[in-house]
Amino acid sequence: MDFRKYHALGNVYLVVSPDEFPDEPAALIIKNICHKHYGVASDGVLIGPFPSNVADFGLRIFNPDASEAEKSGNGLRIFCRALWDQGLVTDKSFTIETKGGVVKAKVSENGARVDVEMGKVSFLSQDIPVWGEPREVLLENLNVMSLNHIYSAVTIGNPHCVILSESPSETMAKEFGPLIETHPNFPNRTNVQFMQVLDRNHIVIEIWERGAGYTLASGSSSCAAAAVAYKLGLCDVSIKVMMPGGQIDIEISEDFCVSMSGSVTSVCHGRISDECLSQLFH
Ligand SMILES: N[C@@H](CCC[C@H](N)C(=O)O)C(=O)O
Repeated sequence: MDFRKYHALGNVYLVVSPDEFPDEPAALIIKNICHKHYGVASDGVLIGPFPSNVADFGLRIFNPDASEAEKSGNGLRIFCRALWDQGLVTDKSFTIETKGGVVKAKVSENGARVDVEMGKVSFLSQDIPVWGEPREVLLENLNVMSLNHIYSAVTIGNPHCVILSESPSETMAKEFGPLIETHPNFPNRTNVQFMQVLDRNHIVIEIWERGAGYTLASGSSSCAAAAVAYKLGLCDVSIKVMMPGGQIDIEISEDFCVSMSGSVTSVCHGRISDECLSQLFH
């Protein structure tokens, strides 16, 4: 199986052609490909481009646990870069269909920078989803391991739980992330961000991704955290999101449409052996 490997601020994805998957992608294959020790090491697999009736290209996004994500910000930016590298797009805008909606994208700086209009966020419990009566999920209590967290939930196509924190850390994300990801409040599980607001234009986040675990950066997490900071009146419309892997620039419109911009780096091209794809180590 041929692949292209990229990272967006340390958030790693492999891009694979749909031709490599004549059938529905098997969970074993996705898990093997992504595995840090037994595979190529990746935070997810991007399968595309597919033909689309509503956009220029279609994309499917898989997490390392083989669950399918509706959307991924860095996944989309990396997919755009792969389209650029294959000569399938130029520096003009184009559209991509995901399970979480259609986005508009643009590649610049000879492939090194990619901007994506990710769409409109919703804070409504029934859209995200979050259990309970229909409401905007803002500043609610979440008790995990006898600690109370104040969280707001949001979807930008995929679900996010943003927790206000005075000093977000990797330890915090790794300790509470898995418990919040699978908390009964979130029927489809959730991505988790611990967010510190530095000033009206800067936030810091630490991330625990649904189906992937701790990651150095996340595009949809950046959009979600920035949207919550803006919604709560803590930030203005232009927000720089700082993560362990680097920075993503977010712009929010009055009606809560979110755009992001950041770097993408090509790592390598390669071929995964059939032996690796079929091994049973889980
Ligand atoms: N790294 C991504 C998010 C990938 C999907 C996520 N794990 C999910 O299941 O929703 C990003 O950059 O947005």
